[in-house]
Amino acid sequence: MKIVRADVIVTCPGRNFVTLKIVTDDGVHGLGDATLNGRELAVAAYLKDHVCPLLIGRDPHRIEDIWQYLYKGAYWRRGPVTMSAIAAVDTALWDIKAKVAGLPLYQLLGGASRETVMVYSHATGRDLAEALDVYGQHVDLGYKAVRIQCGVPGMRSTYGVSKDGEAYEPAKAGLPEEQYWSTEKYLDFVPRLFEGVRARYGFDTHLLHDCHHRLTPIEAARLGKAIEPYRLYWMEDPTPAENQQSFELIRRHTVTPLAVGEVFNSIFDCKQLIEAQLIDYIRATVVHAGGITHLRRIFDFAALHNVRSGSHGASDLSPVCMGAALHLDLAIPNFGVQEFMGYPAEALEVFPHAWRFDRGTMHPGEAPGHGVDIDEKLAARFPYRPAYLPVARLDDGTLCNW
Ligand SMILES: O=C(O)C(=O)C[C@H](O)[C@H](O)CO
Ligand SMILES: [Mg+2]
Repeated sequence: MKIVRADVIVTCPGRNFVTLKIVTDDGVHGLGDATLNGRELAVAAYLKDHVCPLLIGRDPHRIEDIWQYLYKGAYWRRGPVTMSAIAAVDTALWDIKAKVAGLPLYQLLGGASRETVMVYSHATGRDLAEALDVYGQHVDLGYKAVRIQCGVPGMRSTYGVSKDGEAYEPAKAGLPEEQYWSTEKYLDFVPRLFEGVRARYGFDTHLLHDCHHRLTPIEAARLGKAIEPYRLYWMEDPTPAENQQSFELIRRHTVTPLAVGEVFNSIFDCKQLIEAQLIDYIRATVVHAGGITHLRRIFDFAALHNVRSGSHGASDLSPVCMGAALHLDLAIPNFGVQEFMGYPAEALEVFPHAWRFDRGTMHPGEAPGHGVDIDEKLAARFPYRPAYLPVARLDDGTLCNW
């Protein structure tokens, strides 16, 4: 069997997605997600100009060898552009292998370790009352795990909350939106949010929160300690993780569980965090962390150290990534939870999928491969629209972490 085509499809059904389609001489095709929110065309060009030509004529079954060829062969290693491109190739090749075997991908990953995959949703409110109401709506929908984000009194904007009350979508058309941030106001308010959730809904649901890289280690330690009575499932991205050692300081002060990894691309980004058990959940995902092959490696390493998975699943990771992620989630022994934000209706039409959602759980389905396809004619009706993630500034104008 040989690869005869590799095409990059860029489409914007409600938001931008980059998809790699690999076709074999037997007429079997596989898909991989290559979307890097706000920097989509960089990965599309890397694939088109530097990767696709290398794939033609290769045996698609040699997944590990092709992964190593693209990783070691580039000489320039790691980074979000490279690793998203390799991930797209890897995912498409696993899709092909599973289709040829006539099996859903999770069967090739060792089979199901559970019946369903627990997913967490996003409850967001512009103020405390709205956030608590929305949390309740998600509980009524059957979610067993809910992330809560809320507007902060006295702050013009914050991460994870749409101003207009529409579904939250981080990227916006045009130039990057400028948002504002005050750690003092946030730290003052956010424990009251969790107190409100537990007072109204009790402890039956898993409560999650994303700090979105905005605190220093000592601030994160202070917050983690303050919110211990509300027993969060996790506090996500408390501080930027380039310096993995800084998590030692947070850990020394709090038993609030920590989750990190949505911006990680390789096992080396989280090696120290996992080995020293400085985190509880690793949130890397298929598209940005080198595909099924490399993410499986990260998860297996995490399993040795009692760290569970909690893969990123925002709406900027395409339905193809979601399909692939669900197969891994179903198979690995150390699964924790999967993020699921949902997709615009047009995106679900462009990407017909076997995965399904049922009252807070998901399943990848039984279709051979990863079970997600693309309607190319429909995709062509949604051309790429430049869009960026916001940036954040302090009140005095200093640029800070978004
Ligand atoms: O879903 C999350 O946890 C996020 O933090 C979402 C990110 O801001 C988003 O994926 C950036 O593109
Ligand atoms: Mg996050």
